Amino acid sequence: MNAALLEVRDLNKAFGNVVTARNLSFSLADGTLTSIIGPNGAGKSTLINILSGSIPPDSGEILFQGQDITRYPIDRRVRQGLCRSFQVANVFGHLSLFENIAIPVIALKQKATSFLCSVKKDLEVKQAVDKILDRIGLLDHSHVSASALSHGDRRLLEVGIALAAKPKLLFLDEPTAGMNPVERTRILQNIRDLSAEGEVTFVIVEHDMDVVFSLSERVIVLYRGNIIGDGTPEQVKSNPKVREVYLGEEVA
Ligand SMILES: Nc1ncnc2c1ncn2[C@@H]1O[C@H](COP(=O)(O)OP(=O)(O)OP(=O)(O)O)[C@@H](O)[C@H]1O
Repeated sequence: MNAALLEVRDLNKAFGNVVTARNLSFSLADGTLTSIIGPNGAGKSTLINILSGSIPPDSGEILFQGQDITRYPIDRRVRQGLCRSFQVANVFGHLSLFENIAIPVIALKQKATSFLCSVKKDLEVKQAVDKILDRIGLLDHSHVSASALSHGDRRLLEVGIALAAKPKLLFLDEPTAGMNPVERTRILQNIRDLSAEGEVTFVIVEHDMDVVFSLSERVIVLYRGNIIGDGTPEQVKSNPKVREVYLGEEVA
């Protein structure tokens, strides 16, 4: 068993009468590609929002690499290595791919005051940006405007932007949403390759069961703020409670 990267203890969150997390406790192992699934309204987004720092829990603790980060703001979590890539595109369409990735790379290097025109002279930045573009398979498109990208490549660029922050743990919200089959196959292979490199641990929130079961080493199933299934894809598929309340006929 790999070391725990993230540990969640007795997490609770409710919006009025709607309970989205009820005494949730689990840990995420370093290097294990995990998916969080559940029917609409199960509490997946709320959980990711709490873990990445955009909303506070009502109670409970979050430990990242053994450190209590429960009250850390988003930017401090990002600096610690806990990041998320948004479902809604956060790409600057009028900038090139190189520039889109250079911005967070420079920010991380605390050279945010540099002008973009001088960035390309900065060998260190260029190497870092090129490495990320290569990892997401878009190095050949370095100087293409982000607005010219296909939907699938745009999602890959978002992953690249997230990678620029050098995350240790990266949440991806529906990485294949709106993609055609070719784009989908490509981004899934990319995530597999990045995960196999071992630098980043991925946690994916996904509705598409084909994606979940083909990609994940571990699947956590949420239902009304409770974990009703947790294990390998095979274990989750054969879990009677999961079949009953969530997967139903889809798996049968
Ligand atoms: N800010 C909020 N205020 C009030 N209720 C909220 C808020 N955010 C979420 N909820 C409610 O909490 C419940 C869980 O929502 P959440 O978005 O976490 O579920 P989800 O599993 O991500 O659903 P989906 O798969 O549809 O995205 C829902 O009933 C939702 O309406």
